[in-house]
Amino acid sequence: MHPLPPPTSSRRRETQVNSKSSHLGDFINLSTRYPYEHPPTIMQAVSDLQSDLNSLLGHRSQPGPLSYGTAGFRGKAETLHEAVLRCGMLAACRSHSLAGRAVGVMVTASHNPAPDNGLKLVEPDGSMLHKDWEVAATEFVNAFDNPPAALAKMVKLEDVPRQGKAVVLIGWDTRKSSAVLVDLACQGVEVMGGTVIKLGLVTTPQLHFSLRARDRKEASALEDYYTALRRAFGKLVREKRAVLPPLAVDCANGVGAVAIDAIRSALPAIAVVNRANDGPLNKNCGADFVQKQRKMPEIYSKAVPKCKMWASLDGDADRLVMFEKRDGGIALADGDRFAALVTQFISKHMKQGGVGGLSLAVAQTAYSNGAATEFLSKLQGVQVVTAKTGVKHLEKAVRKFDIGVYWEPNGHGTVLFSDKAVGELTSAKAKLAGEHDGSQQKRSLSTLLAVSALANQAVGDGVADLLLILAILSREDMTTSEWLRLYEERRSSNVVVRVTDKSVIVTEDCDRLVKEPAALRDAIAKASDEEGCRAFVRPSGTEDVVRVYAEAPVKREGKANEMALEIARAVYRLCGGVGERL
Ligand SMILES: CC(=O)N[C@H]1[C@@H](OP(=O)(O)O)O[C@H](CO)[C@@H](O)[C@@H]1O
Ligand SMILES: [Mg+2]
Repeated sequence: MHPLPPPTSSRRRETQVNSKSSHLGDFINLSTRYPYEHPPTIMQAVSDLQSDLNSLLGHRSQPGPLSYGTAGFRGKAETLHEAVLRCGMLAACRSHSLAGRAVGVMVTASHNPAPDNGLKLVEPDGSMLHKDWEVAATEFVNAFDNPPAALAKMVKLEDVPRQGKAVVLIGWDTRKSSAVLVDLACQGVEVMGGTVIKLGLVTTPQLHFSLRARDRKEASALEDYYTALRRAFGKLVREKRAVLPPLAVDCANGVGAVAIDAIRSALPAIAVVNRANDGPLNKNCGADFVQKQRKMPEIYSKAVPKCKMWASLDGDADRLVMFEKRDGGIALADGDRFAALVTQFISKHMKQGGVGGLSLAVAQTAYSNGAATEFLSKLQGVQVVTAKTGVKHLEKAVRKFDIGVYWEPNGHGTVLFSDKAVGELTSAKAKLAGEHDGSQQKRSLSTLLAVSALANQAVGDGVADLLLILAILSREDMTTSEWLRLYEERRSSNVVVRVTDKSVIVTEDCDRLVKEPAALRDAIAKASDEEGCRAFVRPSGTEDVVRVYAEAPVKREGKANEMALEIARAVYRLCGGVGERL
């Protein structure tokens, strides 16, 4: 469905924005009429502009209430126009409220199909949008009765400084619908007196990295991102350069190929397939497909590399999984395996580096395989914590520790080093300045510092993670097959069910238990009542589906599938299933 045309009143205004490229050329730019050079306060501005906001907002169709979900607003691209315009406004308000520190807007729907799109807001330090603003954003994008009142309520959240000059960094992935949405987001920013900096076509982690680097005055250009990765990778593998096996990277027909190309000089034996124009975004390929289906991705590129070792990114390159091609299928190294390898490596070097006093934690979600949890729990000095699904929750869970590893099984994760940890590692290394570089303690400290420079410190990053994993495998002289033998995964099954209203399902205990409806909770308990088995259900935060997960011991072949099917049927029956009866 197309957006409604702008109201006639606004067409007559003289202060029009932009130009030829924007189909919204008819819209007014309130900031031109209302100079924000010295705004009284944003609150005051909003109330002065009441009637203009009335004519700007609420005129594009939105099929139903949107929720901020696991990773921002998502939906069919054409249904998001009003929300994206408002998010641009919100991003500017957030930046105003932080005295002009830059806020980020990423236009992407990650692993979702090409017709979808979405928008995610990022804090100046590269972390996910503050919880209160997430709630405010949700209220604002869904307020159709009196949008200016909702905007006023939102800006009241903080004592917005008088002189704050808002700055918003905008990035987008390869979706065709991005151009229109980016225009709308820019309109929203400018309406609120903010300045837009277009980062352009970027991976989601590049936007997070750029914000953090800008906020810490460490870097300003995207090239700095690539330089940081190449340099840190070089330091890590210089220690012991085992020959890296040839590798093929499936980029899900998305933006990741651009980033992989830029770091190719560090990885000579690499073939890149499924580039942006090779085929439909994320269709039968990419990290999500490979992890959920446990199948080789479809290769749309002309030449299919004959490698044993593969990696798949998702559409916006914040997720990565790796796999070995084997007869009749693949052996998958998912996010759990990344967490196991990385945590083991870090804990070893913390011990050897004499910095065991720093705390080390690893966060997982309910989807993490029980065998991985068991493996991690046995590592000395490592605390294993569970968080709700979604990077925003995992990040929060590990920020409490000096060094925090988090990964979702679907390949989204990183290692976060607190400023305290980096400070201690640096000063411990400085104390050893007199010792020769070959000392194990000094080498371990350098290794940890290189890991902190390679792993994206703002958010999980598929490209940085690829380099990190390859460096660790090379340093440990480990093949992918050996890595895959660190533990034997329990059998698991993922099923999705469509229902009329997924919000009837309320979960607790980090998604591991259904609170409501009670009948569904009982059905799950009954289906999974066997030693070593577990199952849970939660409404997806990115798609209009309910997800069912079931896990069973290796020896109980078929049990995970059986449980998942039984529970999916219960969801269908008890929560208003739609489509073909299960
Ligand atoms: C089971 C699963 O893989 N869920 C994914 C998916 O969220 P859902 O809320 O489950 O749709 O997308 C999120 C964003 O990419 C990711 O953080 C999360 O892990
Ligand atoms: Mg993604």
